[in-house]
Amino acid sequence: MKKENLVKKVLVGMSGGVDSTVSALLLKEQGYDVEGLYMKLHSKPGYHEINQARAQKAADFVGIKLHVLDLQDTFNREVFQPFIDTYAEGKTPNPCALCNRSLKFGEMVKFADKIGADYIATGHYIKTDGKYFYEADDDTKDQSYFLFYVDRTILPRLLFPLGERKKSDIKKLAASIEGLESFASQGESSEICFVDTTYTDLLKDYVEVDKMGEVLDKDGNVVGEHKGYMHYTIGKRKGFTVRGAHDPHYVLSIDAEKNRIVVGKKEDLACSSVVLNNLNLYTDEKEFDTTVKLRYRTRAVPCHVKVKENKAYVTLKESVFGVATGQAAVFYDDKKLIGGGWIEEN
Ligand SMILES: Nc1ncnc2c1ncn2[C@@H]1O[C@H](COP(=O)(O)OP(=O)(O)OP(=O)(O)O)[C@@H](O)[C@H]1O
Repeated sequence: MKKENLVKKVLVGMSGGVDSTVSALLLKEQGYDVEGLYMKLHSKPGYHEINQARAQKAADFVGIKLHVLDLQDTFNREVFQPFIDTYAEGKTPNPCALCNRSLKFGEMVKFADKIGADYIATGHYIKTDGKYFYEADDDTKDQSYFLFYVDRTILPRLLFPLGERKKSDIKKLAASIEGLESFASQGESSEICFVDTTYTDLLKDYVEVDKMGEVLDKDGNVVGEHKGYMHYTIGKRKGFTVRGAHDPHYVLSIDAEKNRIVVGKKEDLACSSVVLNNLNLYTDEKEFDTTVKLRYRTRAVPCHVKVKENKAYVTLKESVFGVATGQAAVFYDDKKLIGGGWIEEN
């Protein structure tokens, strides 16, 4: 019997953080032929110098080769520009889901093919059986919501060494290994990797954010002023004036063209149905009952789904407050992720 094909090759995405470092180490210990990849994604000044060096240090420690790919143009086209455009349209973007599809589980897969890697691994907290994704065991770290848009054909090639582990244990493990202590103590990466402070600070370099406009009530009466529509997301209740208001008011809708926001009471935010576009489903069923998360870190609510021509018509069985167009709607059958789409209207 031939022996040379028995050891499987894994390409692991290495960001220089503790999660991907420990992932590479675990895969190596499991006997895989491991190589690492550092991707230059966004163009935040000074970022890659620090993180590429950390990834190299991690690769050296684990004893694996580290490849480096400059994907800044692709990232800019597929993730960053849509992020700016979506805010400019008065919607709320989800850049991580786009990055996961195009870059981390898109470009990275192409690179894995180039070097003949059987599998692709990352330090994401999520699980897969090759057919579906499942929520991670550490529900405080679960990242499945952001992976709903990953192409189903590559699931059989994905490995997530941390899916059944707790973040706190990963840090403890790194802290206990001589040479990896510094990975355990370095700061957590921010929620959106290319945003340093606030998203509006970043947007200001590309579009006119601070442009005062009118606040309207549901009947179209002008009742106050706002700082510029891009400052707001559906459901936000601060940062605008409403004359004579005693109760809190919430943003109900955003009109980018007229630079207006419409505000109302909490009950006016209640949403009972959504339409999704650009679906990515891991099931072939066209009509089903399931649960849906309409933003990250919220409870999934029961719903009925009808799929027609790459759109999903979702009837919510409980009202959800503060549903933003542009965000991801992700379907879960208990812990199993069965796909999702982008909120077009509600
Ligand atoms: N620039 C990059 N190059 C290669 N892989 C990356 C890069 N950024 C992230 N990844 C991969 O995606 C995974 C999840 O990325 P995320 O940005 O959520 O980081 P994280 O949870 O802080 O993980 P880490 O501690 O490894 O940075 C990482 O663990 C890593 O495997």
